[in-house]
Amino acid sequence: MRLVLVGWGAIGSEVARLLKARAAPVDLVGVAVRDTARDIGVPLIDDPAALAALRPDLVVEAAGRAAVMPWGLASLSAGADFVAASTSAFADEGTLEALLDVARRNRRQVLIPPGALGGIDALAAAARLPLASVVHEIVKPAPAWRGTEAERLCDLSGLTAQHCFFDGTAREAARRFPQNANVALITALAGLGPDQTRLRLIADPDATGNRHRVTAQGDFGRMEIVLDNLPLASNPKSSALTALSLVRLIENRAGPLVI
Ligand SMILES: NC(=O)C1=CN([C@@H]2O[C@H](COP(=O)(O)OP(=O)(O)OC[C@H]3O[C@@H](n4cnc5c(N)ncnc54)[C@H](O)[C@@H]3O)[C@@H](O)[C@H]2O)C=CC1
Ligand SMILES: O=C([O-])CC(=O)C(=O)O
Repeated sequence: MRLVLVGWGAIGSEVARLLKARAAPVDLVGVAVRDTARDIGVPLIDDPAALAALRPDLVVEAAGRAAVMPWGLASLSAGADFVAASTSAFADEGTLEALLDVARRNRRQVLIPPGALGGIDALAAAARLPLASVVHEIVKPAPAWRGTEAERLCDLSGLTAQHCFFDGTAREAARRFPQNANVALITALAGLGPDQTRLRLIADPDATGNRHRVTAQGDFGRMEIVLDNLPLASNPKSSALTALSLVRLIENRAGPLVI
């Protein structure tokens, strides 16, 4: 399987490292970066128009929400399936639908990995019957919220206890906190949609990892999933599980067993 990664940051480089360490049956044929003037041992591109020449089967984005549309359109048009990690891009009305239009025309797929989450299979299955409510709480250490609007909403360095600085819809959470709340759109797309899914964003001065608690109720029953994710050393905003989840998805596409 010919793989192209979009983004060579904390997640992208970790995905490549893990695939290599696990001898996954995958050829990394290119990486899309913003600055091609370096050597990582793989062909680098910075223009979506250059993607088709790499003949990818699968393109995996882990760059940022602005990368989703241009690289998604180029991937699907080039005959590759497209995986988006920066799912906050889908908080913008029409973005996902535009990608799905191109996917349909090219008989390709847009894949949304569970990323830092788990239990998305159960939530998406449960949503085949009516759901009454879905609530997703994200608790991260105070420093993980630095450089975001949370700095204006609370005194991150002066916190002595957990503080919820945002309580609203998944759409608004993903729009306002694109580096920390991509998962809001994953929960939303699996369940009740971006305007009916409730997000609570919490800074915790004592937390050492990123906690996700998803609670859902509906005709299927009730579910509650809690994950305590360790952050990636190279980016405390991102959970290590996100890279592992992408590796799982890639290996599932390349090997004979899907699990
Ligand atoms: N779906 C999920 O569960 C999660 C998603 N994420 C998202 O995944 C993405 C990657 O996260 P990290 O690797 O931790 O971030 P990072 O900041 O370490 O790396 C992102 C890299 O992408 C590059 N980049 C940005 N725009 C680009 C473009 N247009 N073309 C090529 N390269 C570009 C940056 O220069 C940087 O090297 C972010 O959008 C992050 O918010 C993060 C955690 C969980
Ligand atoms: O990695 C996480 O725990 C969640 C995250 O940053 C995101 O959804 O953007």
